[in-house]
Amino acid sequence: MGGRGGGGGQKRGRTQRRHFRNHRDNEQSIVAEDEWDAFLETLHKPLPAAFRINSSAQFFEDIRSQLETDFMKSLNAEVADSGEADAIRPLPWYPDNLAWHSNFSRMQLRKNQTLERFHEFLKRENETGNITRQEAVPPLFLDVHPEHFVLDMCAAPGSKTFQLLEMIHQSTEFGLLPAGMVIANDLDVQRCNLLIHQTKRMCSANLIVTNHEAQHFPSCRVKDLSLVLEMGSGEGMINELSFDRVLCDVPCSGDGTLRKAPDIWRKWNAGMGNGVHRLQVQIAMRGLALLKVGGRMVYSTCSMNPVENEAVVAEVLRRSGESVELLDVSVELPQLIRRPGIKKWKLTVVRTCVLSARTYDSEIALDSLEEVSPPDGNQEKANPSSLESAPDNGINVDSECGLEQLENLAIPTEASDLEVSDLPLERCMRILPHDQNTGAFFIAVFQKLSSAAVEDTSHLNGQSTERQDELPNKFPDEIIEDTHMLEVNPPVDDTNDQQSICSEAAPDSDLVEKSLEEEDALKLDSSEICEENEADETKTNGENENKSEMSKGGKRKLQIQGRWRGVDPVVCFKTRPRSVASGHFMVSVNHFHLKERQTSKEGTSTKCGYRISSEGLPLLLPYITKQILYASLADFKHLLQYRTIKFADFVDSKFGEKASELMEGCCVIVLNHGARDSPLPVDASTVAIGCWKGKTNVSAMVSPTDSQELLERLCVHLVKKGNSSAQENNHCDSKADSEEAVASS
Ligand SMILES: C[S@@+](CC[C@H](N)C(=O)[O-])C[C@H]1O[C@@H](n2cnc3c(N)ncnc32)[C@H](O)[C@@H]1O
Repeated sequence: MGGRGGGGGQKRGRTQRRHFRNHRDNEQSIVAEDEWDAFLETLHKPLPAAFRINSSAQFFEDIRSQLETDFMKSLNAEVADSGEADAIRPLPWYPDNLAWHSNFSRMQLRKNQTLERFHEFLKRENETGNITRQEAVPPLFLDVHPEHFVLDMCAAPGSKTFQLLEMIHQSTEFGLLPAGMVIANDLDVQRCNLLIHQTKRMCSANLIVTNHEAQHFPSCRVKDLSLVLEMGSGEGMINELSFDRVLCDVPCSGDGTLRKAPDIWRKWNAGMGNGVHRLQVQIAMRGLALLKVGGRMVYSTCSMNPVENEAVVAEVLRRSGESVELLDVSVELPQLIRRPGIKKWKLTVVRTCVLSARTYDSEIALDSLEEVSPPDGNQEKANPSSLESAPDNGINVDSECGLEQLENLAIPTEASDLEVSDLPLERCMRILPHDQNTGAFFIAVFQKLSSAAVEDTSHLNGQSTERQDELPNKFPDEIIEDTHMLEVNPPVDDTNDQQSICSEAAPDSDLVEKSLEEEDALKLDSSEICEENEADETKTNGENENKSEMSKGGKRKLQIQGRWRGVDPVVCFKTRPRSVASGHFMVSVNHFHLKERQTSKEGTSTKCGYRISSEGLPLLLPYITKQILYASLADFKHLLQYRTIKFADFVDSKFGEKASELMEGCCVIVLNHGARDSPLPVDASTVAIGCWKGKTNVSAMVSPTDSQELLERLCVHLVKKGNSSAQENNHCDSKADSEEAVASS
């Protein structure tokens, strides 16, 4: 597995061994000598699929029980003869059976027909936001509560942001927003759009997406609402916002994702870790500066390289003195097999070669190059990477020097002095692939004890202004060149642009006042922003295509921090029920997340000119008193099945009549299980959809996938509840019809 045949495969074998020479080194102890074969063997196996149930989804318990009872039995029976371990099983270390591991790779799921039903289930639930096809450990160590303000510093494509949002939304009363919120930031504007697309499935109003360099993430100021309430004064205090929790899931060299992205075998080298070390330290330091005293910060990478892990943690501890503690979290998630952080490592000195791809073969003798594959080689030619397939390490390793242009090759030549630390680095956690059949990653958990000595580097403009004497003395110039190669910093003029926004690390009263004045003037309407971002999303797809086209030509540029297409640069948003998110944020806000309503095309000619979006409905439902009807299960099912129903065709003729009497435009249809006539109390179990009342009919404003998902959920739910009325059985019996209807719609 993981290998491609022929001579290329042989050479690649050598390549891999050379690349991982550091990891094998006993002194470095990443993997002991006697484990090396098992470690490498696992690294070459495709990563089994893992997925997580969204615990704030309406039907999450039904989904979990469908997995526990239905799929676990049927799939395990499927593999019984093959001698395989369990086909699917809950991950023992993840709370409440909410994360699952499947022994089928994504490829197998796609190709094996007997697994089709399971694959369809995963696809649909993923699309509707009920499951996410990735489990992530770092957010679990953040101990997030619903009232927390959380900063996700390097957030795209957003799998961990999604998890953080779930935590924020845990146990929130129906119809109310949690008091906390997540600010998800990423440097790359296209990846920000991907993040927005991913997290949209969560339907959260408590997310702001920003587009900054994390190491220069601006200070934000908020009105302290509690003081406004206590003192009864109209004006609250304007405080600098600090975060209860910070996640630094930093860009890294990504050798921990080899099982998911085997292409990295060809691209990875130890020099890449050296190149990002400095940025990783800067991001972590800025994270700590923005963290509240008493707050927690998790630093994580998907790399095994100590230079990106323990060396960063050591540097952060050194710079922070007594104001920060590296936490011992060995009692948390006890079933997660982890290894202690290492305390000594060797730094690989990297010689950077720059040579033309065309002269590659003639310039360099093959035996000295066994660790790099030829840029113009046949079987190992780089595929144009896309955002979808790129590993989530935040660095696109082949995008900088196009293959037609120059190739930078960092060639490990010798190991420099051993770096030994007496800091409590054993408290860091290393997760290795062969311990529990996962990818590899690294986690360190910090707690801020005081604000005294946390050195804030946000005023430094990246490496160009950083004082060389602040750099770890083990990084020679050649290594620093690698940073250029990866180009993680934005172009200079963009940086300047950002500086005008970000330079407010020191209070800037002009800016505060401006934001206050502009609050009313802006009259921010979330729908407007959302429309804009919808356009962005469409564009993202197009851009992705362009992107891969461009990368074919080797001309693609990386990591562009975009000019702002949202609200620029000051965004004020108003108090919402029970939301403390009413401050004045002076950051580039990419997306004000929840689309509660949209203007409709028909809007101008109808009285009820907006339509409620599926995402916004749960939030607005408790407050809707007009344009709302209660349908029997039969009629609700028909609406989902056929999408548009004439008034006269409803099974319940009274319902048809009432529907015809609604105002033309947006309305809401609530499922009335007991077929009662009176309005139902609205709670978390209420099932409702946004509809459109036309001249002669009612149409469901729900996507075909969501319709099918809802029918499926209702069916499973009713069966589970043992509800076997003829009418409801009829609903389940006709599921096949509905799938047909949905497929043809
Ligand atoms: C490891 S990935 C993050 C994965 C993400 N946390 C998730 O779970 O989906 C690192 C991210 O850092 C972003 N990045 C790189 N340099 C950055 C910087 N200076 N500031 C902020 N983000 C940066 C990359 O665009 C990439 O999306």
